[in-house]
Amino acid sequence: MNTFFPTSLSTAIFAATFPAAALLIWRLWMFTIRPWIWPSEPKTVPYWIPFFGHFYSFFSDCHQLIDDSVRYFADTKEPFAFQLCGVTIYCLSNPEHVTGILDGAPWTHGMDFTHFISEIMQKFGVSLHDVRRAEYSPQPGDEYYIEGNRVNPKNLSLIHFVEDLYKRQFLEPNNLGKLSKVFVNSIQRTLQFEQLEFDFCTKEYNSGLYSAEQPESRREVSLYSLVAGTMVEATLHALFGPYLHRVEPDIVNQVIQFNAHAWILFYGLPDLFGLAPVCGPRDRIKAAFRAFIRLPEEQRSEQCYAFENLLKWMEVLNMEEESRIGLLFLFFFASIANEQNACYWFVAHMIYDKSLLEVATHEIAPAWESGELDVDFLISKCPTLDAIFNETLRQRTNTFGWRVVKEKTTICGKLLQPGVPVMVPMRLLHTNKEAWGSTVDVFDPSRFIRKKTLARQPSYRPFASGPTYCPGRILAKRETYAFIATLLHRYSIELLHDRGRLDGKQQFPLMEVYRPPTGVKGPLPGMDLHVGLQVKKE
Ligand code: HEM
Repeated sequence: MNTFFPTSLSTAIFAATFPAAALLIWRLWMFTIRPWIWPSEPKTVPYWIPFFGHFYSFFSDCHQLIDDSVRYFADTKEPFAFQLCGVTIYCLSNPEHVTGILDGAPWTHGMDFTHFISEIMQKFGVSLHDVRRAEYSPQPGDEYYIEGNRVNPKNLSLIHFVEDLYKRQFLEPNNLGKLSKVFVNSIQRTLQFEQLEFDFCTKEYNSGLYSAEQPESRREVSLYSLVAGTMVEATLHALFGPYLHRVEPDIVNQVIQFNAHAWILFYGLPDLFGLAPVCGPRDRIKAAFRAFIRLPEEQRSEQCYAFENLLKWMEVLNMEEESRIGLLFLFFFASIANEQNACYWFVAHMIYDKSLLEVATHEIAPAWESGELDVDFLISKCPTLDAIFNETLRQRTNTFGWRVVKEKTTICGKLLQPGVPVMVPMRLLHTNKEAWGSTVDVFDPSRFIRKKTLARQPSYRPFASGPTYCPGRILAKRETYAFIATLLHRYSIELLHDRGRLDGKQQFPLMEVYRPPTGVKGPLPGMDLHVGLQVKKE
């Protein structure tokens, strides 16, 4: 028989076209026919590589993926779906739905946060066995149901006990007051002129410049290193006392490094046999925690109220040591995941805009009248600081909330299936033009002064709300305001001249937005503000 192509060539063409044809048929089925047959399923954003799905685009620029997807579906405001290595994830696209889920609105049918916490616990090192126990609420008659229980009086499951502890530690005035005092003292110690000789803020940060030749009362510093170093140091002192520094002198730097790479752990990427950049700092921090929890209780007398009780209860539950370390780590991580970077942007905006700096300097002056810093004055009588803080959080909290669908839930005609994770992009709220107007992209604190109700409107949820309303919100404000008040009281601050730019003014740093967030992000690597600090005369 005469054949047009030799057999080997036709086999090769078949081998090449078959996969391409199969791929086209699969795409046609997945993204055209299937949505047509089952219109109530959230539509999946089309992708080309089965199983891997949106893996690459999610981990290389997650916000762009969301923006592109919203545009692709013509901004219908319906929830849609991504595919990440075989896992389906729903994503919200309507600001009203984001607010509803954060507020715990009835139509969300209690989207589950606990399930998400259980997964994160494992990623931080809690064994599956202990996670299961942590989810269980002890019943009368159970081994761990203790009448007159002084550590866990409500006999809550460990997960709910921790949530309750957060509230008792960060919201009850007595516990909050003690913690805040240690925190503010630490900030004041670190920001003494002599301390600024420490490497932490005067060495290179992300290839930034640093001039070592300083006159007597002047320092040139990397603003990021100054803020992050001071805030992490203060958090460590307030929560653990002085103990971690004794076993790990580089603990502050390790925490900053961990925070920068925590997304690898958080999103469950492979640790590449310990070579992923999150592994080194994670292991050193865990080693310090291990030494901490092995100390006899009387030698941990300066630890915070929450850790004292958490460690006691985990002891009663007879949890494995690595699980105890993991849970302590997770508690600690919640306290630093947003704070240092939020404070950085707050300070950076102020230093960059001389007029803001002047007003703020003037506004905080009465807080020093007695000679001691009056933090209560700062947080209750400084409307300009409030406006800058609110606007900073509006622009910088572009993190994701995570929930898991508990029971069948319909949103905008789309039926969400139980057990599927839901991504809640908070950026949708804070960049919503309908709520913020045409100047949504401009940093303009005065909008919060012109319209006082803005901070209470549904499109503003920097600390979430409802069941997961951030218990650290008051502390965060106290810490951030205490930092700026101490800095401005002690130093005259100027932006260093940038010889590489025509106008000599440094470029305002861009935010690192490419990797998926675990909290407020810092500046893009290689970007920062470099500032001169001149000690003020008494
Ligand atoms: C400006 C800084 C901060 C911001 C923007 C912030 C934001 C948030 C947000 C949005 C959530 C809720 C997440 C969700 O619903 O999915 C949250 C939860 C939480 N935050 Fe903050 N936070 C900040 C500072 C702090 C501080 C200083 C602490 C502790 C010292 C803290 C402790 C926590 C804890 C423990 C939770 C979990 C609450 C729970 O499990 O229900 N936060 N935070």
